[in-house]
Amino acid sequence: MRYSFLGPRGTFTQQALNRICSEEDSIHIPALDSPRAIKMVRAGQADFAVVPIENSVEGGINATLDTLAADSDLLIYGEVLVDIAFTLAVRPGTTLEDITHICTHQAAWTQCRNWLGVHLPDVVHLPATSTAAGAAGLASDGEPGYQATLVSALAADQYGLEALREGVADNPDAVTRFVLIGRAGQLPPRTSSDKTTLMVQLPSDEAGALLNMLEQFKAHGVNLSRIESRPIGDSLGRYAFSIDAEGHLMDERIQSVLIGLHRVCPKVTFLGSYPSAAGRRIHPRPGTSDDDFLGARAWVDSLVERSH
Ligand SMILES: O=C(O)C(=O)Cc1ccccc1
Repeated sequence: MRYSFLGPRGTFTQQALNRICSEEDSIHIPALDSPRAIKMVRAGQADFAVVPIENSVEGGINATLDTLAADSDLLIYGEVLVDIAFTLAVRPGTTLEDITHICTHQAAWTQCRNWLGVHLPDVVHLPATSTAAGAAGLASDGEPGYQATLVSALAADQYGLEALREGVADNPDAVTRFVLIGRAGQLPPRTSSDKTTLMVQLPSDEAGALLNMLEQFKAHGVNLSRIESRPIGDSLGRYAFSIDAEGHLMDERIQSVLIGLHRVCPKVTFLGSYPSAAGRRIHPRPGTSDDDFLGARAWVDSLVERSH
């Protein structure tokens, strides 16, 4: 199998991919950014893509959410959680006093802002397409215009850099969620701990439209683990919601939610049902198990039958 990922080699994304399958058993294809990794799947150049979708510090990653939602020909097949801590990596011999510019991914910069404010208050950020891209620049010959990067400990080692400081992170519990994306096909079988990802558009000119949408989840006992608004992009004030709901498409309560959303929202895009990485078992609220829904449907059917 061919897996595209946010490259180059040594990104946190490749760490997530390694947890799905190693480079010995599969082909890892680095892409310049997440949208390009996803597009390689659409174009048939890769079977799956692994990209970051959410981090615990800043929330959803827009480039991934928007590329994924642009078409319903792709689905999420799985997720991986990676604990994130950074190494301040330099060319051997560089000291903290030598550092005026750091080149790294925006998410790394954001997650180390307080630490940098204390230890390198005047340092300037040069944005990179990924953490490892910053490391690759330092490892190459020539003058990259920066003296340090913030990368994983593994990448610092892989690129032959010196670890000036390790375990750099404002929040020691920071986690990033990565998703495995493939062309639409058979869903992973349901477990007792699944997630369903949706993109839902709201009608723009209706009082209570957001409440109507959320009501569908409440009425059917479905908990949400993430909800984020994304501008649709065609005019100001038009929004879609990117949502992770607890449950699988094969759960009766999720199907009922989808029926409800389809009735009250102009566009609903299904982006996959897959096992949750946290693995917490979902306990349906009373009255929302499969048996409850099937029993209720059988009762209504019997009333209809009797009235013929
Ligand atoms: O740049 C990387 O290594 C990535 O995989 C993206 C990223 C950057 C910072 C924290 C988590 C993921």
